[in-house]
Amino acid sequence: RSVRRSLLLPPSLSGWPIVGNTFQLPLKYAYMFYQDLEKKLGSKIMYVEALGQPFIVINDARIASELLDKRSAIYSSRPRLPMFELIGGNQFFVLLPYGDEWRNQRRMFQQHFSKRSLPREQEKALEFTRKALLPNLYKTPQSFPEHIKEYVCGMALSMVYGLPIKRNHDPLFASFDDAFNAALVMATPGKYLVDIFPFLNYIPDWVPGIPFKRDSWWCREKLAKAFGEPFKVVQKNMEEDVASESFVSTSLERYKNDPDYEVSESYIRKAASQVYEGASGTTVVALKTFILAMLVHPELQRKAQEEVDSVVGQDRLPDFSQRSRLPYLTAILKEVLRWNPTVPSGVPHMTTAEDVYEGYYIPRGSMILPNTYAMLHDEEMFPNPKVFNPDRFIKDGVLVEDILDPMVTATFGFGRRACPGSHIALATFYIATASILSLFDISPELDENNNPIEVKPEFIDTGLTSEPSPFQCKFIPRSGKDAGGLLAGIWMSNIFDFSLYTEY
Ligand code: HEM
Repeated sequence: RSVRRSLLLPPSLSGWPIVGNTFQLPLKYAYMFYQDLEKKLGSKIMYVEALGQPFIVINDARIASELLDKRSAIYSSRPRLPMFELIGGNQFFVLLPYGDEWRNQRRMFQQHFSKRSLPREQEKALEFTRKALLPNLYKTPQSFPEHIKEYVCGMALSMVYGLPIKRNHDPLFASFDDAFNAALVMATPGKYLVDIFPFLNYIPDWVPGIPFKRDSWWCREKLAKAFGEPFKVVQKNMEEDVASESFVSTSLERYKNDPDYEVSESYIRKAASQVYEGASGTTVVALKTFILAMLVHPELQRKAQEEVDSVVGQDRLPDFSQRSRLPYLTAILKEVLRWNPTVPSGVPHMTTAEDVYEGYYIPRGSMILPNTYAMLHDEEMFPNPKVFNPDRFIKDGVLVEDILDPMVTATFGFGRRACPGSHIALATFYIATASILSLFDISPELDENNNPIEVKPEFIDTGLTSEPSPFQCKFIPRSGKDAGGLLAGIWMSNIFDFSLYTEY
C-alpha cells in the first residue's frame, strides 16, 4: 500500500498533461538550469516529470547525503537506457541496476583496487607521470591534450591488463577510443526511438530495416572486440606464466577455484572495461581544468611552484612522500574540482521503493539527479562561485575544515554507488600536477605577432563531463631547473621497468 496519501511532491514547475515538463527541460547544461530553478521554486529539492518518468533534482549536499548515503538501500539503482543495453553497455557496472550482478562486479573491483593497495597504484602513477607525461610535454608541448589523454588511459589500461603500453599512439588506445566513441554516440538519450518507447526492443531480430537493431549489433561487436582482445592476451600470458600483476590477472587467479568460474570470468572481463571507462574521461577533464586554471592565474601558479620547490627541492621530481606537506597545492586541486565540477549533473541514481523526505513524497522508480554543480557553486558556501580562488580552502597556510570539501563530497557521488576509484583519481591528480608545476611554466601561446593569446575559461557540457573548451598554451621548462637532465636521469635509472614502453 502506498504511503503517498495526501503527501505533496517536492516543489515543481507546472507541466502539461501526459508530457509533463518534457519540453521545458534542456538537454545541455541541465545543471545550470536546475540551479536557476532552485531560485524560482525556493527549494533545493525539486520534482520534474518527463513522459511519465519522475525526476528528483537535489541541489544540496546535505539533502543528497540524507537520501543517497543514509537511505542507500533504496536509492542505489540506475535508470535503464534501452539503447545502451542493446549495444552491450550494461557491461559497465556503473550503469547496472542495483542487484547481484552489480554487487559482484563492484566487489571484484574493490578487492583489487582497495585503499590498502593504493601504494601499488601510486607507483604506477609515478612511473607513467615520469616516463610518459613529462617527457611528452617536454618534447611536444603543443600536443598537451593528447598527452594527458594517453597518460591517463595508458595508466588505466596498464592497471587493468598489465600489458606493455607505448608512450604514444598505442594501438590499444585507438581500439578503445573507437569503441567508446561509437557507444557514446549511440547511447545519447533520445537518438533512437527505443529509448522513448522501450517496447520496440521486442521487435524480433529478423524484421529487416530496423536502424536501432542494425546499429546496435555493429557497436556491440566493436565493444566486444576492444575489451575481449586484451583480456585474451592476459589469459594466454597467464597460461605461459608471463602475466604481469593486474586487475585481470589477480582477479582470475583469485576466482580460479570458484564453482561458477565462467560467471566470475565474465564479470571480471566486464569490470575490467569499467576501469578504463571510469578513469579516462573524468581524470582527463580534471587535469585539463587544472592546466587552464594555472594558465589564466599565473600568480597562483607561481605561488604553488614556490611551495613545490621549497618542499621538493630543485634537483629532483615530486613523489608521494611530499603530498601532505603541500597544502597550497591541495587547496588548488580542491578549487579545480569545485570550479569546474568534473561530472556536473552527477550520475543519476534510481529509487527502488517509495519514500518520504521532509514531508515530500518520493515515488518509486524516480530518477535522482545529484546536481554536483549546484552543490559546489552554492553562493552561501562559496561566495562568487565562478571565480577561481583556492584561498577558500586555506587560511594562514593551513587547510580549513569547516567548508564542503570537493575531494570528499559531491565530486565522486554518493552512497553505495560512490566512485570506488576516487583514491586512485586523487593520487593521479596530485602527482601529475605537482610534477608539472615542478618542471614547467604553463604560459600563453603567442600569436603571429608574438603577442600572448588570451584564453577565456569556458566549459562544454559533453553529456557526462564538463570539459574545458579547447585552448592553447605552452609548457616551458622552468628557468633554474635542468628539466632535460632530470628527465634523462629517470630514463637512465634502473628503478623503472623499461619494458613498459615496448610495442604492444
Ligand atoms: C576525477 C576523476 C573521477 C571522477 C570525478 C569520478 C566521478 C565518479 C562519479 C560521480 C561516479 C558516480 C557516483 C554515483 O553514482 O553516485 C563514479 C562512478 C564510478 N567510478 Fe569514478 N570518477 C573518477 C575517477 C575514477 C577512476 C580513476 C576510476 C577507476 C580506477 C573510477 C571508477 C568508477 C567506477 C567503477 C564507478 C561506478 C560505481 C558504481 O556504479 O557502483 N572513477 N565516478
